Amino acid sequence: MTRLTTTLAPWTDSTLPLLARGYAWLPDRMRATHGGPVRTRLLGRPAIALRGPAAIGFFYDERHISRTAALPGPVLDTLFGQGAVHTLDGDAHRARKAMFLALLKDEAGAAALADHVVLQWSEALTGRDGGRRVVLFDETALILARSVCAWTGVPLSDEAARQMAGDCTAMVDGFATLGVRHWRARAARARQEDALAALVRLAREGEELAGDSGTAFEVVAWHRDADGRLLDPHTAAVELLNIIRPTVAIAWFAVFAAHALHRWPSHRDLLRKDADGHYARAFAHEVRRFYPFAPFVGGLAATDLTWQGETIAKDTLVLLDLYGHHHDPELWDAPYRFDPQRFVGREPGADELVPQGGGDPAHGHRCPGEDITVALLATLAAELAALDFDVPEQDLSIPLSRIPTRPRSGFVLTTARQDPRGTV
Ligand code: HEM
Repeated sequence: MTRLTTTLAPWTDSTLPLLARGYAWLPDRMRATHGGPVRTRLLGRPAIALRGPAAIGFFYDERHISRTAALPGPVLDTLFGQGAVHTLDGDAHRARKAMFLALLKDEAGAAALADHVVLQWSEALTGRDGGRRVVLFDETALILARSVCAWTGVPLSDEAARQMAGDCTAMVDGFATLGVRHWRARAARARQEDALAALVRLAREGEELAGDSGTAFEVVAWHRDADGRLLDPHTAAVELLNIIRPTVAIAWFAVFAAHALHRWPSHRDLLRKDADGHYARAFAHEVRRFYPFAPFVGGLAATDLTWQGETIAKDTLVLLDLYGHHHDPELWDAPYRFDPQRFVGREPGADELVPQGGGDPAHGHRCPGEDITVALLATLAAELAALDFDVPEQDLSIPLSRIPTRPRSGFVLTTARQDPRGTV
């Protein structure tokens, strides 16, 4: 198919259409160019959006794209934090990223975190009387906040765990809007950064905190950057939140998993019979493919570039379309069919499934938390399939105009009442 490129007049800025149309904005523009690059402006800056496996290779070549100064302040002040690993390039990025990879790309560590989640899930849901009305999104965010803070070695009272869960979801919920949600996200980030920076200072002064030695908290608190210096306590807090906040954000995928089980209940039996966990993993991959979460990633052209004959001037904002990639009929058979079978018996290729970025996490900005995400999502999907619950009447629509989106109701369920004879 011939690829076309749209060129917009410089005064045509797509920021408002993006805010208004959300996930649909870029795929619609891509459709008009038959998947070819889309030229536009965002926040007044010239931008080009790319899609597909070749574009992933191009985008994740660090000679092409730089991240320093690429992310707008409102996104840093809510989602990632100022000075975060997301904003670094070259040696500074490699040194910081190595810390995340050592902590997060560890099978035993991911399994230990999943054990925390199973324990918290059973205390919150399976180990309680039936007949409870639960908003799954809120409950899962709390389960994940308690689990990841225990795993990271951040001591939290029950009240502080609730605050952490609410603040982490607020940070994610408010990064792509200018309204009330945005200001709530800023306040949430400021509160948690201050609290964690204070903990880092205490640890450096020799205070004994609750965690064992070797925890993620200890590693981040004592991490030395490429310049050989400890992170200032505030940046250490930002990076601790870059472990805690996205782990809590797996609650978005958990409600999508519940949505899929409700809409296509046959997967429930397959998960219940899944002794080796292979189907749960395939199911987790398909949830990450099918449902919308990160719409795209972006960086700045590090120099004048050429992409498939298109010139891209230095400092142009280059976007890589993630959501559109997963629904592109040239890349997926029946992309709008929810079908975990796509991933049964195989792991997806590195640049095939990219909800958390593409390329090699060791050399680029791909998410280092992908193994943890898949492990926790598979665990939560299996727990959900095993739980007996009813789904009362509610609004389960998922508005594509909202970033990030989720079923509007947060997925309300009522746990089944236990039969006095012990059967359900
Ligand atoms: C909830 C599911 C998650 C989604 C949808 C997600 C998505 C992403 C995306 C799209 C990126 C940016 C990739 C790029 O810029 O090229 C990213 C980066 C990152 N993610 Fe995740 N992520 C998730 C879970 C996690 C978890 C569980 C952790 C940690 C425990 C984590 C830690 C990070 C970090 C530290 C980065 C920055 C990497 C870098 O700049 O080199 N994420 N994630």
